[in-house]
Amino acid sequence: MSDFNKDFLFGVATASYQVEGAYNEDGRSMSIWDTFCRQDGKVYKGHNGDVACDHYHLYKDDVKMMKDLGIEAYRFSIAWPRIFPEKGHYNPKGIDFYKRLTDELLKNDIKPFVTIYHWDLPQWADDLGGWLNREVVDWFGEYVSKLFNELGGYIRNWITLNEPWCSSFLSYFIGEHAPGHKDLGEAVLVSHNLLLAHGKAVEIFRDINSSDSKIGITLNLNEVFPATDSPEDKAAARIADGFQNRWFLDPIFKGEYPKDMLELFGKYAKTDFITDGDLKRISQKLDFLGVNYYTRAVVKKGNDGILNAEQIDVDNEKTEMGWEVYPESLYNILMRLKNEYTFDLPLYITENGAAYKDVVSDDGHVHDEKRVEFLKKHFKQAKRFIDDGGNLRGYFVWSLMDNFEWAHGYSKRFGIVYVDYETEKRILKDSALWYKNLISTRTI
Ligand SMILES: OC[C@@H]1[C@@H](O)[C@H](O)[C@@H](O)c2nc(CNc3ccccc3)cn21
Repeated sequence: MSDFNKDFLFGVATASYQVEGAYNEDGRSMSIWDTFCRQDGKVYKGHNGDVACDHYHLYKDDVKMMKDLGIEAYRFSIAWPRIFPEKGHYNPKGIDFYKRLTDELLKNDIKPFVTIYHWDLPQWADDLGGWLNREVVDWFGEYVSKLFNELGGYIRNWITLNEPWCSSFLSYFIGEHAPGHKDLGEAVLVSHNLLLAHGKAVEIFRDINSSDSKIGITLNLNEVFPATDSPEDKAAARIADGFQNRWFLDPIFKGEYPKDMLELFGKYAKTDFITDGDLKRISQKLDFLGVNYYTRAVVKKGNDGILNAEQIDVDNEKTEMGWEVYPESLYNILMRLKNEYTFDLPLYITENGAAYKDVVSDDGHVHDEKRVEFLKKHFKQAKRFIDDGGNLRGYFVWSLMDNFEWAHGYSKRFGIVYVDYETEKRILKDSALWYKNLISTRTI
């Protein structure tokens, strides 16, 4: 048994499109996810975020719930389409919601951690090319400047982007997320423009915010294992690691794209969009790195003609997402970051959690023992990293409450709080009570 120190932050995380609802209220315009949900076959049963968890109206109750659980920090994202519903048109009513939410959090001694972009690009931007159009960097700059000026006095911790890998490769190559393109060349260009926008935000932040405010980025990272010791599988694992991890870690922390991936992508995609000064902008010093960890990847030599790395199914415990439960990789990823990229830079686990088939029992409770075990095992690995000298500052459980799970709609439940979508009633799951006890004892 060992304790998390008094400064370690126990948090929970959500994202605007997944919880807020009020999709057309107080001036909010459409995002690419509002559009995507309305396209046949893109999202489970045509679910959408029109109402979601109605966090927009129920936020005070949700903050009270966090307070009662002893939650110390709340990671949420801001919906760009509320702030700039049209190009160049600022909507003060949009900011007002986040001022109300932030005020409620601070009144309850809960630290706000804000994700500036968690995938809900305004549709007007996408109509102008979106992340494919390098001008998006300027649109993003206008957006972040307004946030820092309006909220910078209350919000001290900022995350520029949530998972640029998802906003680029999952959304423009694999096609599972909005806007659902399937073009590797587009995805590579998008990944670069996302990182440029990240760098622009850091530059603006350094100009506007005081030093006691901190800025970082959140990356979803996997530990990649070869299916066998064969040279082919080892090569596949290296490429998969480049595709998932190094393509973002290297430019941000080393100021250059990984050469093997540039060469591979260069065969299928234009890579002449990198201009002088881009990598300097992308690799500015950060105050922290956010890590989203869910599972590892085991890959074998594949024949898809591009990456030639195919994830295999392993015979091990899995969550409802089909993701293997593999807590050890959380430790390994954090140690790799410490040794190869971030050194003593503060790290936060900005997401970790699991989806399970949660049901309300006859006793009115949700006995999600699998999620309790999942979280216990992963918190132990986090503590192991700290005990081994890792500079881990906090841990945000994904998620505070069940919510809109992107292409899976409402069919997957990640919350430590159950949401009855018919009534919007919240029910603390056993995992919420377990988390409350962990926070009060600080002992895992
Ligand atoms: O899927 C659970 C969460 C999701 O709800 C969050 O919005 C997002 O930040 C998030 N990222 C991951 C890990 N990356 C990922 C990989 C494949 C598909 C979707 C997400 C999981 N999650």
